[in-house]
Amino acid sequence: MAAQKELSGAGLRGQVAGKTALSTVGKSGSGLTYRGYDVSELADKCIFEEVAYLLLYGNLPTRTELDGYQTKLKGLRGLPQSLKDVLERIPAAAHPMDVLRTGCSMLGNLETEMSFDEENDQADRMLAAFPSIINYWYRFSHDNVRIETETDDETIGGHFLHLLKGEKPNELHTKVMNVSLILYAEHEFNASTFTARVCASTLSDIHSCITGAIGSLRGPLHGGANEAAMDMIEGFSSADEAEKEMMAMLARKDKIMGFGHAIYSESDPRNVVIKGWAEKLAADVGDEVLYPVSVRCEEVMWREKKLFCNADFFHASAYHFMGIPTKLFTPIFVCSRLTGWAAHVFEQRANNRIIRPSAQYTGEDLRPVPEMSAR
Ligand SMILES: CC(=O)SCCNC(=O)CCNC(=O)[C@H](O)C(C)(C)COP(=O)(O)OP(=O)(O)OC[C@H]1O[C@@H](n2cnc3c(N)ncnc32)[C@H](O)[C@@H]1OP(=O)(O)O
Ligand SMILES: O=C([O-])CC(=O)C(=O)O
Repeated sequence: MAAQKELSGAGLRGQVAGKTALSTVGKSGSGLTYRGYDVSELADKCIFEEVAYLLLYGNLPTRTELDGYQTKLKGLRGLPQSLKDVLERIPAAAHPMDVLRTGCSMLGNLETEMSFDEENDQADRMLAAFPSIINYWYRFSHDNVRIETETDDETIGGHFLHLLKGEKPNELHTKVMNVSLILYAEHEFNASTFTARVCASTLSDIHSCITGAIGSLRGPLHGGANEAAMDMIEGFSSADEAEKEMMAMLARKDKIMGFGHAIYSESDPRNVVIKGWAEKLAADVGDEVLYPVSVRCEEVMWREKKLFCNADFFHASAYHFMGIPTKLFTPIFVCSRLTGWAAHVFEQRANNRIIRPSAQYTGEDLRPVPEMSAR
């Protein structure tokens, strides 16, 4: 069993900031559970919609509940014209995370949450609409087409790839998207979820909570690491070159994206799962560079620094092998984590006290305001 990481110091590390029944992260050093189920088992046996239902409604769905839930989500994929109008005005050079942030906020203007009784319906609407929002903008701004966002794909993962590529994905890609969305769905009090909970604690609306969380996830120290990892590994033309460059980066004390974790001490349980699928996808596309490069990076980081791949590192090659443009990597994370964020918003609302910590003051002692002429 992995040793528990010593959690103290800056960044609120190790401080208990609230209660949750949604997940455990590194409870015994490693491991990740959603409502008591191990994430690896969920990724093996479930589709993402089952996990979304688990997080948002509290239990794994029965067959009837799952059928009903998929039908409901399928019916919510369309976008209002005024949202499409806004998306069409966002330039192609914009970062897709900014597009999603704006898309979520605009949806909040058009379909405002009027009462907390609507929270489940609002979360389901966003779950169904986010893949449509990001792909509508991407295809319009990059391919000059106005896509139809209402597909009959059974899963959100399949729907996402269908919109992006204009054709139904194959079985392997659909499975990997489901696995990926399950792995990314929930992770206790990470930065973006905490953002959502802080916002929820003021009794704000759900679109404000999710818009804020998207902004927090965007950074390269959090969700943005999958894109940063891709930018790095695609610059290496062989495993040996990767090793040489990584050693130079470590000597320069560069931060290497996709490695390390605030809570886990010696492995991230999501890595072994997505790495396995990245290997299968590499074989599927006949890759002989990117996957071996990624494996070498993992070996070097462990050998030199005892730093391990987090969930983001092998997501980079996996997504790349499925033909997903790098800048859409973190938005896919949003389409998944939305479930965790929303479930935390519900939880915060159900037992709320406004989140308002204190600061240690390090500024000047009390002093008089000098006259303008004396400053
Ligand atoms: C889905 C996710 O959000 S997973 C996280 C995605 N983020 C990344 O991959 C970004 C790269 N990783 C990091 O920046 C960090 O490991 C974080 C942000 C994830 C965690 O930060 P912390 O909790 O502060 O890390 P931790 O306390 O373990 O750091 C210990 C030491 O290892 C170093 N370290 C940690 N990660 C890395 C890394 N990826 N590359 C180089 N050095 C690292 C730290 O700089 C620190 O050294 P120092 O004490 O000399 O400053
Ligand atoms: O827990 C964290 O700090 C970051 C993380 O892995 C996640 O949000 O999935």
